[in-house]
Amino acid sequence: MLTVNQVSKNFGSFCALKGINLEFTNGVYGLLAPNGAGKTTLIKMLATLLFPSEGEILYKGESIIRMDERYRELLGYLPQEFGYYKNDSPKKYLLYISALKGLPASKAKRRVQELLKLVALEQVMNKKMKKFSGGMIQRVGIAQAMLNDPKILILDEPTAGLDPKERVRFRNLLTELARDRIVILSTHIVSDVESIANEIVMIKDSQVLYKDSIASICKVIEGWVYETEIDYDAASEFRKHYLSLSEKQEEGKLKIRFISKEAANPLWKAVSPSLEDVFLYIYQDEAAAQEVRG
Ligand SMILES: Nc1ncnc2c1ncn2[C@@H]1O[C@H](COP(=O)(O)OP(=O)(O)OP(=O)(O)O)[C@@H](O)[C@H]1O
Repeated sequence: MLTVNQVSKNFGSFCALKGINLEFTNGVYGLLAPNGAGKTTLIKMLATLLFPSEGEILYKGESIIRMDERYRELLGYLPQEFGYYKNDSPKKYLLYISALKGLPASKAKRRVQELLKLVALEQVMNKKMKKFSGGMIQRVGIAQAMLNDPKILILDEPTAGLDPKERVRFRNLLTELARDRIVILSTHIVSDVESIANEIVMIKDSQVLYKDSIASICKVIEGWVYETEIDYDAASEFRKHYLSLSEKQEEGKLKIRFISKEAANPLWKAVSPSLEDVFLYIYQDEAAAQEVRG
């Protein structure tokens, strides 16, 4: 078990994270928050690339900083952007990283072959990576993070730049990997974690707002989400009263999904909340602030 115990991180006088408490066991965890909320800061602390200003992170009860090398042997990490030589093939690159990690040559060869199969890059293992799509590169990234068969796999915004098909393939791969390890991935894209995460961690105002299953998180706004059709002319007035979650043009009308805490109007249809709805509700102020900033 990986435990984050009362962790805070300050950059000078700026507090990026405050009093974070989390526990991770095997499974997929989605660290979900808008950009700038502190996901990367938390992930870098979990990867021992940054140190907490206060508190500690423990693996099976032992400080990961004190474990040092022993912890890094358990850890696989894919940073937001990982460095590779475009002219290398995935096989050459993975063998090179294996050597850096100190894997004996014969073991490295076997492991690289296994991983290329796992991430479905066997067919192109000797091709130069400069011809690869974003999804193929990310799979090389996962493979390098998996070289030491880590017990903890941490991925920072791993789906940036993937097309929808690549996202599906990626999600399936993570589910497979999480059967016997902790997989933590950060994202600001709800659909990346909606179908695979056992638990979602949401950060707001430098603190953990939720760490729960999707079903439980959705309960936060249960009974408040509706859909209805309105005239276009009425839309701006409507938005002043209710939080619009999504809007779609349908036969000359505007089909709007929204949140209302008031008694329901008979023309409204109550719908079950989705994680996306909760995300929009929780971070509505941030979205507005971002719009203002442009
Ligand atoms: N080295 C640093 N010095 C000062 N401030 C920092 C530093 N690193 C991060 N921050 C600030 O801490 C906050 C959290 O940053 P962080 O990168 O963790 O956010 P994030 O949620 O991962 O967003 P993104 O996905 O854009 O990286 C931001 O306000 C950022 O400006």
